[in-house]
Amino acid sequence: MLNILIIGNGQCGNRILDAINREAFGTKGRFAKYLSQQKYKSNVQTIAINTAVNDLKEMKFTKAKDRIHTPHLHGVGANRNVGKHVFEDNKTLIMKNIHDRGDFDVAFVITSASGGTGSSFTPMLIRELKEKCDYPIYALVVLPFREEGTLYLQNAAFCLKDLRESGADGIILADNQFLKQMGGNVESAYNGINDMIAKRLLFLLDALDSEMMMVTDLGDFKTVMSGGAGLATIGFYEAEAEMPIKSVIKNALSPEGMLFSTDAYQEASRSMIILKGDRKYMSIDEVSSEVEQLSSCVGQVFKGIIVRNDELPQVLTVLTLESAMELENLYAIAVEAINYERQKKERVDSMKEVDRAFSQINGMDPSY
Ligand SMILES: Nc1nc2c(ncn2[C@@H]2O[C@H](COP(=O)(O)OP(=O)(O)OP(=O)(O)O)[C@@H](O)[C@H]2O)c(=O)[nH]1
Repeated sequence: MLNILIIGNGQCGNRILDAINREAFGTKGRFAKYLSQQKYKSNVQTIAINTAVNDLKEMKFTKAKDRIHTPHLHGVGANRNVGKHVFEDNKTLIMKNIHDRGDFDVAFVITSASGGTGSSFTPMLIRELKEKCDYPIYALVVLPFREEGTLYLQNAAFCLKDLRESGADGIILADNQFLKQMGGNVESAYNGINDMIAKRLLFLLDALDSEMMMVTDLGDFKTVMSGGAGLATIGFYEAEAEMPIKSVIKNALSPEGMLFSTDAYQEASRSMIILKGDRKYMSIDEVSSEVEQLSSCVGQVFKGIIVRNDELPQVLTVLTLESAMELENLYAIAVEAINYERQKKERVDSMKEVDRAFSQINGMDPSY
């Protein structure tokens, strides 16, 4: 049995963590977390961390003991410098909470790249953990809608850079911009995206701790994640009716199945394909030909099969990326955003002239 730690930082991280706990506890109302057993086979511990107490209170499926408040007004207002100070001030409290839970085999830290709290806490937390613990730690990072503004874009660019330098064993990308194809209003888009991420992560945990017909384990996952440029994404497809397994695999590898826009056959460096469902769907010829096609483009492909009687087939793919065109696009607009913010600051600084204008009436009173 694996010991797994999942941390959600900031509002986005908290909400995705709550979606994971909802899936894991089942959806039998808001008291489910007190009444029912988690669905995990592994020993999974979850922790939500936030500067904003309201974000923590909003969580419905995460136990109170699993929520850490590091007080700072109602969040740090997308200011990563403030976030870094708050983390430093609360580091001992956070690390003690994690340490008291014992040792782990693997950890995932979930955050948005673009807010203030999660995006500044996550790289610092991972750096701290890597200094003290020897288990692999993966960041699951949500990129912003591109129209959310210059501060979010510049935060995303610096957060990803900090994460790469933090010692994280890999960064799994999910992209709000790409996933907004789900449609609906912002709230339902967030919920839809959070559910997608939660479902994929739970499938992965299930696969890493399962008795499989064909095995992929934590060692294989680590090898996949150590390939490429340290970036990864996850694809998934669930058949709604009987369909050939080759089509399910193709869909899980298609851009529509991914959490981040990528062409698996062009940009992936290593991959893991996990199939789940009734034995009757797992045609070895079809599976082999799909895996062969992918491995001829990307090199190593690990495959695993979990047999679940009477279940329609589902496929999860983990891809590490060698290149990421969409990330280059994001950095191009982030550079524009950083320049824009710098020029605005310079303009505001030069507005000190306005102060000079006001200072002309210092010490004077109006006469009527
Ligand atoms: N997918 C998804 N994205 C979210 C959600 N909530 C916020 N975001 C995105 O997260 C980014 C903002 O980061 P937050 O997580 O809200 O910020 P924070 O870490 O709490 O930091 P501060 O609020 O600045 O203290 C924006 O790009 C939002 O679109 C959510 O529930 N799901």
